[in-house]
Amino acid sequence: MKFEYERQNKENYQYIPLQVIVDDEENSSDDCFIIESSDPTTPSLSRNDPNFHLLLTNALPHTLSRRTNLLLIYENRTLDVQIVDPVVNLEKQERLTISHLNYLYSIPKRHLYLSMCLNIEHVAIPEQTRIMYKLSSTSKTFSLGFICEIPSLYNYQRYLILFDDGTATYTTNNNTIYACLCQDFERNLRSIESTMLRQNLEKLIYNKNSNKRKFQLQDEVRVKKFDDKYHNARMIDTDCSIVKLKFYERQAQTEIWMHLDSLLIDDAEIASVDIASPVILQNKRKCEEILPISQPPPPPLRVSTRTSLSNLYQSHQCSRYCVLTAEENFAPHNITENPYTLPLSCGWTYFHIDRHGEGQFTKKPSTRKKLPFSSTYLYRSPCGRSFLTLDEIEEYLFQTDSKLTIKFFVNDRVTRLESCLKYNSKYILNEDISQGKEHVKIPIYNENNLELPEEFTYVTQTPSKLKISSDTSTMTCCSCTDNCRDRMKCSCWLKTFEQARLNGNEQIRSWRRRKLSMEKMISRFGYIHQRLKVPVWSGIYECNSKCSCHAKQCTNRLVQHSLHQQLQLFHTTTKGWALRVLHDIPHGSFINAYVGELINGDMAAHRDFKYLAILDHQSHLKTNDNKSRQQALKNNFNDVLNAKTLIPVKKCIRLSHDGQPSDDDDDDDDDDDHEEDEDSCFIIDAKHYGSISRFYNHSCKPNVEIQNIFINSHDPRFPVIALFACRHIRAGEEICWDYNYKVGCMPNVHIDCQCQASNCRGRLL
Ligand SMILES: C[S@@+](CC[C@H](N)C(=O)[O-])C[C@H]1O[C@@H](n2cnc3c(N)ncnc32)[C@H](O)[C@@H]1O
Repeated sequence: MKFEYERQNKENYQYIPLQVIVDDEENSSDDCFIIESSDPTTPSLSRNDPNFHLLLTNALPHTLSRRTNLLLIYENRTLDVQIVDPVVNLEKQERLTISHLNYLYSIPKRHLYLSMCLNIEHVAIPEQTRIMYKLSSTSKTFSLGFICEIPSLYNYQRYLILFDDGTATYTTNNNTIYACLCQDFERNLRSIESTMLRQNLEKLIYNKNSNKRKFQLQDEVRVKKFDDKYHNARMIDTDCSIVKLKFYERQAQTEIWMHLDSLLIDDAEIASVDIASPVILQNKRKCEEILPISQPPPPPLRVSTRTSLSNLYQSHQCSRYCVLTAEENFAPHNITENPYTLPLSCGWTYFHIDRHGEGQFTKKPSTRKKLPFSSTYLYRSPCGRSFLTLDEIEEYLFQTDSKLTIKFFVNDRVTRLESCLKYNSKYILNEDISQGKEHVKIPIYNENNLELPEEFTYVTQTPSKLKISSDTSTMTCCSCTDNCRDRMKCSCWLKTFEQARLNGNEQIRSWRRRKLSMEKMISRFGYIHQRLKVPVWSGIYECNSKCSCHAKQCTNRLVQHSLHQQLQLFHTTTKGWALRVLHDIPHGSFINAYVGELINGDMAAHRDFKYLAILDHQSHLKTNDNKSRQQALKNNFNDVLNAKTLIPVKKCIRLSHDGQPSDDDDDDDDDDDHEEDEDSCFIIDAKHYGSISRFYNHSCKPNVEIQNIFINSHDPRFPVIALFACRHIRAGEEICWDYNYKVGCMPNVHIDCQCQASNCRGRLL
């Protein structure tokens, strides 16, 4: 069924007819959608639309056809009724004739509600709208109230509803708001019997931006509720404009949410906090000791000694004092938890919204019981500022000189911020295979037998005995002071971009066809918020030891920092040792680099092929661009492109016909003291010296991908082989890359692939 809506704006917006479809067929979704606008210039209504607040619509139909389903509120019940006569101008009609169980009634329209709840993703509801609110669409109980706040940054994009009984809530479910047919605010207000409740609503809705009381949690207050008398209550939580009160003296210890400025809360009892003076800080003395005398006093941090839940934001200029206390115990060199929950240990809270728009702020990682699906996160800083995007958080981290970096923040819809998976401790044979060399512990888990992995020396840097003269004249370094956030000014960002452009990067080519400015292109290229979703085959040039930017906080330094993901080495029955992650990893996250001994092709001929990875950045460049690389992969031109793979390569390593090292070479690879020439091919061998990356197995459907990175050497022969998550990785998944072995290249070696992927190619070698 279709009918016309009118969009109305109280100030200067014109009436614009909109076509609205109300789907009132049985069993169909009971949403109300605006499907098109008759005015082609009218932007579409979306919560993400920056003009959203300008586009508030009166969510009411202008006309109603015969037999339209409505809800009648009668003695605290809702009854399904139907309109008997069509309504031509709803605004002018005070009473409607409706039928219920074959009887006809004439009912004032303020008792009638649309039977379809408003889809708040599509219909913007103005303040003062009279609504009925249900906790869920199937719920029988409902409350009547008014919209008091519309979605904004301040309230995390939620509606605030004030109920007739003096309580309040922020919307947590987008399917449960039903609009009343009467939207005359004064008239709806008059229908509330209690003078106190009426005045309360009037004050809160008309003066919603005035007062905003300040208080501390745990304050005792007196509240008028349940009858006309005052009852003692304690403030136990806050959420933007509302507070949670616990009536601790009542038997049921009832808890309710009310507006901060509610007239029902006795003002005199509230311990007010002076905005100018900061709330008492944890470790206040310590904090003051560090502040230089000339500095202004710190802004009011929200960390209170009385409670950690104090979270009302007071406007201030953010500086390092906003995070100073909260980050006091942050130790990036000793990560013992899911790294994506580190912001929580540094005073941040996050609001986790599921696909229904439900959620709540939390200071702890969630437990494994709830599996949030299709959800996203809103973050709130230690000083109470709220953030919707990683861009904003990155800016904040810079402003506050935070120890945290943007890689620890997540804003996708799939990553679960949960504590690490726990495996049966009786099978943990060793707490940390890296023996303290990584910033995280990597336990060894074996439930098949008591065997440990074969011995090797754990290293985090690539050792080499080779004599290599590397050309440092082409090294770039920057002099940025803004954590290299302005990429147009950072020579290292520019080098990554220029190299990619010169090598015909497909992404850049398509942007150029679309005439994107250089600034836009570079801002969307390579690392975005310290994640890499689209590999750059020509290599990424990170800032290096010669750059003057901040070694820890620079946004163009990622691979040079150590492992921060929590991994476990575990024993499999089919593939030997393998690695799995203990928490979700967002797409594009850096995991670690393939580290091992740097050897040349001749030396590799004598080594076990299992742990060899070839450095062949130059041959990548020869393929010129992504497209031709893809094409080449398709055509299986592996002798050129087995690049970045864990493979014995024909060009570099001389193998005998059975795949074993050839006999006609000198055995002693270590005695090779000639200087390597520019065309030499180099390989990383992780058999004797290596890091945890030596245990990554192969999968035909990998979850990590390789990216060549240049840090302290720009010599194309020596990239760092970095592994990045090429999709979202779920907690407990094994980490695998695609070895890209060319089956048959070692005639007498036959290994069946055990990856069990749906697209498994069958053989590894
Ligand atoms: C770099 S090592 C990986 C770690 C190895 N699993 C271990 O226990 O040390 C590569 C070797 O692991 C085994 N491997 C890796 N992925 C495999 C797969 N999908 N199927 C069968 N074997 C695999 C093969 O023996 C391969 O030569």
